Parts: sequence; structure tokens; C-alpha cells
Amino acid sequence: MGNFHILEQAEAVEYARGIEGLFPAGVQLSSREIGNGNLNRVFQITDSASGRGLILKQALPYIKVIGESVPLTLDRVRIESEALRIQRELCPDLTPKVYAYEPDLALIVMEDLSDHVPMRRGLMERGRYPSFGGQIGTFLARTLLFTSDLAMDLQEKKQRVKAFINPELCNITEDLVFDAPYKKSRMNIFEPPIRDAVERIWADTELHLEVALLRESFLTKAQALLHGDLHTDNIFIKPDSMKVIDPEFAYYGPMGFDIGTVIANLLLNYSGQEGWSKDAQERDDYRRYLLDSVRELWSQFELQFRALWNGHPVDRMAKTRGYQDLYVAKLLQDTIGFAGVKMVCRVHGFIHVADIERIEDAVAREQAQRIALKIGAALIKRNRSARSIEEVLQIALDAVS
Ligand SMILES: Nc1ncnc2c1ncn2[C@@H]1O[C@H](COP(=O)(O)OP(=O)(O)O)[C@@H](O)[C@H]1O
Ligand SMILES: CSC[C@H]1O[C@H](OP(=O)(O)O)[C@H](O)[C@@H]1O
Repeated sequence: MGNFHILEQAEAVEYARGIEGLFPAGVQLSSREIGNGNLNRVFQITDSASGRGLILKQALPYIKVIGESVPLTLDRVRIESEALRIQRELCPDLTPKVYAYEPDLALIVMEDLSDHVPMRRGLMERGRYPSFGGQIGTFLARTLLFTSDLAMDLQEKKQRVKAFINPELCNITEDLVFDAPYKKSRMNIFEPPIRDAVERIWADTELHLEVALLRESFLTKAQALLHGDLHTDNIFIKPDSMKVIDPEFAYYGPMGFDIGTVIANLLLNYSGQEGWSKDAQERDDYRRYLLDSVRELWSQFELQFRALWNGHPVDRMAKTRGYQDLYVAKLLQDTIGFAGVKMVCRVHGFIHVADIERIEDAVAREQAQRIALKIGAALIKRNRSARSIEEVLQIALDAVS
């Protein structure tokens, strides 16, 4: 990365213009910076005449939301580009096209998905996406099964694990998801009215034991190549299409972490419904839709995961009678536990979610935060005994009754 420098907007445009086969010669290109994420710069570069465009994403050598005092490896762009390549091979319809990867400048150029919306925004506007369960179920089943020991040559899989060692990005998750929310820490940000609920989490040793076990799994279980940050801002959606972006947190970890992250974000929106409608009927209907989506996601995932396992060449031991059932049962438990920690950290941790944060009414916002903490903590505590996704739905219903 010797030639790295932060691109000026005009340089970004010239870089895009130079990519062979994308724009006609002499084309007039416009550009705007649209990056609203925590880590990177994102330019949308458009041919004003045809409306065709692309996205140029450049990593900064530090954490954007904190500043230059906290360096962050540019190697994350290699991880992101390689993960995108693998995900696209496995799920061509569910990932963006990548046009260029330039390691020296730590940038990736990819398909502009502006005809989709980030799913978080879609849900905040009460969008309904009936195909989502099937789409995300496919993404999860294919990316998780086909990158695991179940379906890969065991030696190749180990090489993959090595290529995806992602210590600095994993460290962010280890700190922000598994550590800070469970103790008094400068990394926690929350509003005074929920201090009592946060302090209960800090003092709950039964909860801490479950988090320690989930953290151990995150640290040691190299089960599959994870996306690593599968929240609803990283899912772009429209009625007939869904695409997953931003796998810079990819590493070999426990499958349930990715599935749990999606579920957590649906349930954070569920919690936030407290502030998005004055009409109780409308709020309940939308909550029901979100719970149906959680159920559908899990059942589609399970169906497709089992079908792929049964229908493709897999590891000899994977055919052992009874093994698949135990594997899927444990996967559900992991999913539930990780969904819980991903909810809790977004309420009083360092990074919050707009679904709750943007509620203007302070009382409703507080209520939404309390609901999210209640669901998150209950999921964490249930993780090792859960037997069915229905338990997740019941926990969510109990939290608002
Ligand atoms: N391929 C894309 N098409 C359209 N918008 C995109 C695309 N990639 C990123 N963006 C926009 O930039 C934002 C930040 O991108 P992201 O890859 O999530 O960066 P970060 O890692 O900093 O979060 C996204 O939320 C979205 O608004
Ligand atoms: C200090 S950044 C933490 C936060 O940033 C990542 O989000 P994104 O890259 O999608 O903006 C990730 O969720 C991390 O938890």
C-alpha cells in the first residue's frame, strides 16, 4: 500500500473514467460523496447523459467516526474485495458487481445500487419485502455452507481461514459487541433515563456468563466465512431484488453470528416501532410483519441449508446419521445468542441504530431502548436452551405486552 493517499473527488472521477469498458470516451461525469458509514469514503460517480453510474469506495487509514487518532488497517479492503468475490461466486444475484480493486489506493469500484434502498431505511418507512426471507436465506445458506468444512476441501478451507485473518476489524467487534456493553466503559453512550436498565446489564452475572461463552465462540469457532457485519444498512433492497454489501468485517467465525445479526436488526426495528406510529393497530401490524420475517428468514435458511447439505458433495463425516440435526439445532442456539448481543450493543454501546436513535419523542425513544434491551438480554439468556425460532418471537411479543 506504498502509494496510498486519500483521493480528492476529481481524482476519484478520473480513476473511474480510466476503468476500461465502463464509460464511453469523453463522457461528462459528476460525483458526490455519499458515504454515511462509520469507516470509509464512498463516491457515487455518474454519467449525467445516460444516468449510468458506479460506486467508488476508499478506505481511510483510521476509524472515520472517531478520527485519525485511531488507525485502522487498509488491508480490510483486500478482505472486502476477496469476500465480495467469493460471495458473488456463490450468490451472483445477491451481491454487487465489482469493477475494480486497487490495493495501493485501498479502493473498490462497484455497481451502483441506488435503485435499491438500505433496508434499515426501508423498514423505517414501513416497507414490506415479502421475498426477503427467501433471499437472505439463500445468501446465508450458500455463503455459510459452501465456505465451511462441510463442503470444502479441508486443506483449502484452512488456507481460506488464513487469508481471512482479520484481527483489527474483529477487535472492533470484540470490544464493541462482547465487552464494553457489559461494564462501565467510555465506549458506552446512552441517555440518562435508561441508566437503571444499563446498570442492571452491567450487574447481571448470569448474563455475563452467556456473553463470555458467545464471545468464546466468536473468538475460536472458525466455522464458515462470515460477512461479519450483516446489519440492515448493509442490505440493499427493493421489491424484486436484494443485495448484500460491505463485508470488510469478513473472517472465519461461527455461522450464527451472521444469521443473528440480521435477526437483531429486524428486532431493533421492532423495538423502534414504539416511536414510529401513534396508531396502535398500525404498529402492531408492522410488528407482526417483522416477526413473520424473522420466522421466514430462519425457516428459509434452514430449508436451504439442509437441502444444500443433502444435495451436494459434502465431507464424508457430514453424512453421519443424526449429525445434521444436531448441527442445525446448535446453529439456532448460536443464532439466538448472537442476535441478543447484537441488539444490546446497539442500544447503549458505541454505535446505535437509526430505527431507535431517530425517534424524536423522548418517552417513546426511551421505551424503545428498554424494549430492545429486554429482548436482547432475554435472547442471550435463552441461547443454550432454545429449541425453536418460535421462542424468539414469543420473547419479542412478551417485551411489548
Ligand atoms: N454499491 C453501492 N450502491 C449504492 N450506495 C452504496 C453502495 N455502497 C455503499 N453505498 C452507500 O455508502 C454507504 C456506506 O457504504 P459502506 O460500504 O456501508 O461503508 P462503511 O463500511 O463505511 O459503512 C452505504 O450505506 C450507502 O449509502
Ligand atoms: C467504530 S465503527 C463500529 C461499527 O462500524 C461498522 O459499521 P459500518 O462499517 O457498517 O458503518 C460496524 O457495524 C461496527 O460495529
